[in-house]
Amino acid sequence: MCTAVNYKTDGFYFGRNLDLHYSYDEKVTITPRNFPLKFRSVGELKNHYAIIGMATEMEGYPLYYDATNEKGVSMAGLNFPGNAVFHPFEEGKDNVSPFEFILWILGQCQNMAEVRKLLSKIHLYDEPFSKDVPLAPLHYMIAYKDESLVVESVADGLKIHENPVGVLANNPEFTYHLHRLNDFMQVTGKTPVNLFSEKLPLKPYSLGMGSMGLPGDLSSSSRFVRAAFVKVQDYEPKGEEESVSQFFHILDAVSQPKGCTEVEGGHFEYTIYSSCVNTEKGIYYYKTYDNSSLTAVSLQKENLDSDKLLQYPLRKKLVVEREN
Ligand SMILES: C[C@H](CCC(=O)NCCS(=O)(=O)O)[C@H]1CC[C@H]2[C@@H]3[C@H](O)C[C@@H]4C[C@H](O)CC[C@]4(C)[C@H]3C[C@H](O)[C@]12C
Repeated sequence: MCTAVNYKTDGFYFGRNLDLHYSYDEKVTITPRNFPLKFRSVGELKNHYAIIGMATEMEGYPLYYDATNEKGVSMAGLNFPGNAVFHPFEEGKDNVSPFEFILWILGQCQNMAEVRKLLSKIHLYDEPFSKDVPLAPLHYMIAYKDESLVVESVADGLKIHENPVGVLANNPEFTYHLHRLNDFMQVTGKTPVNLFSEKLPLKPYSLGMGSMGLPGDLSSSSRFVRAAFVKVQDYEPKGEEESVSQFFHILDAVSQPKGCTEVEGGHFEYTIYSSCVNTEKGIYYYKTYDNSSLTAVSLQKENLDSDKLLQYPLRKKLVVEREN
């Protein structure tokens, strides 16, 4: 499972939890402007916007899981098995494979109007990276400033949904998650009041009782509701440190401890990494399952006109600041 979030404070932040039971040796990866991006059917972008995000590199190609470009447009792919359908090549469309999708959008778009324009011509087609690296059954969240979209390629075509919540999880389809919020309208961060009867001496015996009923489980639909709930509370972080800190607390509310979600035969899905990007400054913050200290990589500190991929291996080892 995974959860992605976009979050507006006095800045605009985007990130995700990546929940899986194995790793593809992903690294924080910078694709500079002159790294040639070759696409299977839509040609080549010799120069493009620079991109920072989490990716695994295969045969010299950056396969992004989530990323942000130098203009702040951000995107993440989340598992959508059984629902994602990628169709055969279609003449007259921009045929883009799912593994190219993040690069195609972030390489060329500097705002949501440009994203929408590209999306209107796109056809996510069924071209795998290779025989050994099959298509990933994903759906996608794309965000820029106040706007957020979800893109789902399903049996009857490409669906583009407005995402006023700024959250995406896994199955089922996005419209189900949105509708499910109806069930939790009463959940609040405030102290509840007794609406039963004045004759009943009801009173909250603990803080947090307004959020009774908020689903606490790790299912995709419950993570969607929980992330949406934590996001919209009456707290407005100010500045970089408060915003980044709060962002990770939103992700922590839906993260997966080892042992709680069995995949198969004693293997458990867990939150491999959590990320938060300051999309305006191009700073990619992350923490990993074992290392909850934050590490940051800054796009703007690199030579963005280069033609070489840059990769930063994840700092996975727990760092403890010992006081004595
Ligand atoms: C599995 C990952 C999403 C995590 C997630 O949603 N987990 C929930 C699992 S579930 O719902 O509970 O089953 C996705 C996100 C990005 C994906 C990767 C990226 O798309 C890049 C390439 C794409 C290639 O086609 C496949 C390998 C791959 C390297 C993908 C492997 C895998 O599908 C990743 C890592």
